[in-house]
Amino acid sequence: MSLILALYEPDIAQNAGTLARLCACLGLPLHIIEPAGFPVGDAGFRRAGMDYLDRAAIRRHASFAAFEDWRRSEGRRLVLATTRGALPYTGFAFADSDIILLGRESAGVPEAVHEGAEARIVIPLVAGARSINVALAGAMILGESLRQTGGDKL
Ligand SMILES: C[S@@+](CC[C@H](N)C(=O)[O-])C[C@H]1O[C@@H](n2cnc3c(N)ncnc32)[C@H](O)[C@@H]1O
Repeated sequence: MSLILALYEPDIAQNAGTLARLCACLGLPLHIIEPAGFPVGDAGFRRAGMDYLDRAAIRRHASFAAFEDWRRSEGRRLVLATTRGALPYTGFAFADSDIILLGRESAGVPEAVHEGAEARIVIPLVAGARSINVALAGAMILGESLRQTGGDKL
C-alpha cells in the first residue's frame, strides 16, 4: 500500500500543480475531490506541475460523497490536515494506507468532513499565525508520514 494525498475542492491551480509534481516525484497518488476552482488542464496547473504531470497518478472524484464511497471500499483511514486540529502531525502514528486530506485554500473543509475524518492533525504555528500555504502543509505532512512509514526509502 502507499499513502495517498487528497485535495478537497482545491481553489488554486498552481497549488494543486505543485502538489501533483511533489506526489509524482515521491511516487504517491494524488486524488482531487471536485468541484475544483479551476478547469482540468488549467495553464497554471500545468505550469506548476511541469512535465511531472505525465507521470503523476491523478484520480478525480466527482464529489466528496463519491470519494467517500471509494475510500470505504478501500478501507483506508482519512487523516485531515486542519488548522483546527488538536493533534500535532509529528505526534500522530501514520499508516502507509492512510489518506492525507488537505482543505481548500479559501475555507478548509465543511464541518461534516471535519467530523467524519478518523484523525485531525495540525502543524503547530506561532501565536497569531492562521495557516500556511496548502502545498507547504502537504509537503511537511508527507515528509513526516513517509519518514514514519518507511516510504522515504525509494
Ligand atoms: C490556507 S489553509 C485554509 C485556511 C482556512 N481558512 C482554514 O482555516 O481552514 C488550506 C489548507 O492547508 C492546510 N493547512 C494549512 N495550515 C495548516 C496547519 N497549520 N496545520 C494543518 N493544516 C494546515 C489545511 O489542510 C487547510 O485546509
